[in-house]
Amino acid sequence: MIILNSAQACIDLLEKRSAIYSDRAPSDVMMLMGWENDMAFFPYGKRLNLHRKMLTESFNHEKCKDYLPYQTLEATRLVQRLLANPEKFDEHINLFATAVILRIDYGHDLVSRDDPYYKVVSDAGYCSSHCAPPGSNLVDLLPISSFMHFLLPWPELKVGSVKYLPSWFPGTYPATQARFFRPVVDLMHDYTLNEVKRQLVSYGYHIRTCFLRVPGREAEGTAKESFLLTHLEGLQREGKDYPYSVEDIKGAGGVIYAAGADTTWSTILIFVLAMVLYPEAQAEAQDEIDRVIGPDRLPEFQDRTSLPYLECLVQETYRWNNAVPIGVPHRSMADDIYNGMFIPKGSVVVANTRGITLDEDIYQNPRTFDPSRYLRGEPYPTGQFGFGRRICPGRYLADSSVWIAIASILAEFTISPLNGVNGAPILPKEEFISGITRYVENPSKERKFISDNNGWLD
Ligand code: HEM
Repeated sequence: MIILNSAQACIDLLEKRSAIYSDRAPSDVMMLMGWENDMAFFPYGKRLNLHRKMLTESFNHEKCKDYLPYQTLEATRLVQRLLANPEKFDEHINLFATAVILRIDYGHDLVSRDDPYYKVVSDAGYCSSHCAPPGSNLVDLLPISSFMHFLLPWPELKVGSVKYLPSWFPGTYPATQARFFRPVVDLMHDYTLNEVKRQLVSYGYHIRTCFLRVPGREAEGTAKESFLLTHLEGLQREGKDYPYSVEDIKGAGGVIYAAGADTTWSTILIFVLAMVLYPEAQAEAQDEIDRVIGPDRLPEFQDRTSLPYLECLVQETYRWNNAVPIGVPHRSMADDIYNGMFIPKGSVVVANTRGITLDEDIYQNPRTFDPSRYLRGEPYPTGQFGFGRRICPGRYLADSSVWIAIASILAEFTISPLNGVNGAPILPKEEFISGITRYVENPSKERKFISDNNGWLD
């Protein structure tokens, strides 16, 4: 495992030599859980390129301009919810991040957490983020042959992985947990697809042959423009000539939610934490918004370039505590030498984004949240969306969701700590629950999944 601790090393290897640093380590755990069509875990190759093309077509800089009205609408709803119940800020921000994705991905207008759509997708998101970390748990790391080779007489067990061992065997828990989560993840993929299919004007020949019909649910002709609709119509129109199969479409729809909702939610929560701990930065951004926009309306995207301090505050949110602190590890595809160091083929290569954004050679007092650092000439952070050929394809959408949420909250509210019994403010600690995405929620609480109720799709 190679850990890259400088932005320069990440650029030199993951970008300039991306032809040999764009693979991923396989994750049996994620495959068992039902993410086998999720491009984030694809090895480098044709299928990855196909899926990246599909996402780039829908989430490039130009295309993302079409989504700005949805993001503005959801930001307004976020402000209204915060006004009604400020103490539930965590839930409201989660609903904002999820609603933006569901609208663009599936054409679904999410107005409440009671919506079954919300429960179905957030259950699957919970599973992917509360499992053993992909690529670094025993099931993913240990080929069975490495330690059972001499113990087991059955040749077929000499290859493969710990996932084939019984659940009582030490180290196999991640595989057992993944199997337990599988129906939840499958439900998300099937439910969302069937909902869009139901809303189509008519099922074409190919659609009818490719999908399970949902008994009792007829096509309604109410489908709204969305990622899924675009591709289902493409498939309906072109049949076998369409470059993407149903499995591709289902998988890509799922990854947009899985990779896009919680990361955005987590980033906005990090902003909330920063505002509680650094009230001066908050006040300065609010002054700027009041000066430039005034009190009569919420910020809009065309205001972005007129709000330089707010821009610095958003960039500082990405830097101070990035939501995906070590990115998603890449894997090297050939032997290589970097600065005299040998990197063997098959190495797991981690971009230590957290370390890079705290680099004292680049950032003065890096642990302090200080948006003005960029006005003094320190560089905007790099790496929060990854590097090279695996860079986050949703980064333009993510960045505008984060910006509009932060701008709208700051225009309407002041975020401050609660006061304790003695009147002194209770300052939260800068603590996170680690996963691919960092969380501020308690992961140990019991969760009841919607897929436990078999009746949903009926
Ligand atoms: C603030 C929000 C977000 C953050 C911080 C974030 C961050 C990241 C990072 C660090 C990676 C790994 C890149 C690498 O391997 O070098 C990644 C991958 C990915 N992201 Fe995002 N992301 C965000 C939002 C989104 C959104 C909104 C979408 C979808 C529209 C998305 C889709 C993906 C996908 C599909 C991958 C896998 C790419 C691949 O394996 O080739 N992300 N993201």
